[in-house]
Amino acid sequence: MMIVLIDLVSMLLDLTYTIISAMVRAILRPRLKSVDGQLCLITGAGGGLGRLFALEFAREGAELVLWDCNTEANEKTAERVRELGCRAHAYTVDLTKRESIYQTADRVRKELGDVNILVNNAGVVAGRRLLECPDELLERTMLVNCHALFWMTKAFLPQMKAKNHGHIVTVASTLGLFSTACVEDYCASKFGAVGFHESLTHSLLTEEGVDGVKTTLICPYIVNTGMFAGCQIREELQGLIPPLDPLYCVQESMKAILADQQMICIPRLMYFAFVSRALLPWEANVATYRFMGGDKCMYSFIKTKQQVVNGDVKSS
Ligand SMILES: NC(=O)C1=CN([C@@H]2O[C@H](COP(=O)(O)OP(=O)(O)OC[C@H]3O[C@@H](n4cnc5c(N)ncnc54)[C@H](OP(=O)(O)O)[C@@H]3O)[C@@H](O)[C@H]2O)C=CC1
Ligand SMILES: CC1=C(/C=C/C(C)=C/C=C/C(C)=C/C=O)C(C)(C)CCC1
Repeated sequence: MMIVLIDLVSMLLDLTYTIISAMVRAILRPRLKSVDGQLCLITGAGGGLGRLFALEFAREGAELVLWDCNTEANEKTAERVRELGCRAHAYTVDLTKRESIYQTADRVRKELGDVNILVNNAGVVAGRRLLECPDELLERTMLVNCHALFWMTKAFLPQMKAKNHGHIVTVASTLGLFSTACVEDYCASKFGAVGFHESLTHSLLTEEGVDGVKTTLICPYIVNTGMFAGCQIREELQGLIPPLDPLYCVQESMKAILADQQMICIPRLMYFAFVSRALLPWEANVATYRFMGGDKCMYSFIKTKQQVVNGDVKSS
């Protein structure tokens, strides 16, 4: 009984300390670690956030390993990194295929050595209503956004653990914390990614001798990369919560990664949506979604995507 009481007091002290230090970190700028000379692998590096992550890590002095299924776009990213005076190595890989991941990981290890920072960034979305969507497209979302996290981690975590040094970044989404209509595949995969990140983080915390392996979960709101072109909330509120500039999103993410922060929602306002989903009754959330246009925000995205498929517009 005495031991339980001592553990309880110690837990309460820990709780108070962690809350206060989180508040202090939110106000003061935390110390950022150096990634100079570190080998950093980014998936989905051929475009959008992946390319910007590559350029930001290059600015921090990292050596880049760039993975994408689009060889040409990936080479372009490598060129941009080299222009900054950093080393970059582009690999063409299909993240829907487990063997493609394992084979390319073997090549990276043989050709370049151990990866220190892994940024699981690549992501896809079907962009169709569930009942009208081909099964393969739904499966692809799960394979790229969720299953690939298993294979990537199995391929690169062992060397990080052996050295007690490394960082695994999961680019999930606010749609891994709360959901909306017409993106069932995406929400399932991103809720999966969030669960994966949390469980992995717990595993590392409960294991001895791996406190040097860090994890960060990144949950952005809509980002202007084209992936969710057309997605919008109620017009009058768009000024209050505008889609994110991709560079801003990546720079905020970099701050969190370099501070070894466990999780970040971008913008911070999204923490409210996350907390209210957990605290309020379902119907209360539905009412706020309706007011803010969060319930039908994907309608125009799906329409835009359909037009792209039909060739009515030039780019998504
Ligand atoms: N854009 C947004 O609004 C938001 C995005 N996110 C997440 O951020 C991450 C990056 O998104 P964003 O930059 O916008 O997306 P983009 O579509 O711009 O870039 C994703 C990259 O991943 C590549 N990719 C797709 N499938 C595969 C595959 N099977 N194997 C290898 N590479 C692949 C794409 O290649 P290709 O173009 O040839 O398909 C592309 O280069 C994703 O995880 C996304 O879910 C999170 C919140 C909001
Ligand atoms: C649902 C919902 C909202 C809208 C969220 C949107 C539009 C999210 C889009 C996210 C994307 C595109 C993520 C990609 O990974 C509000 C207005 C915040 C209010 C709370 C409920």
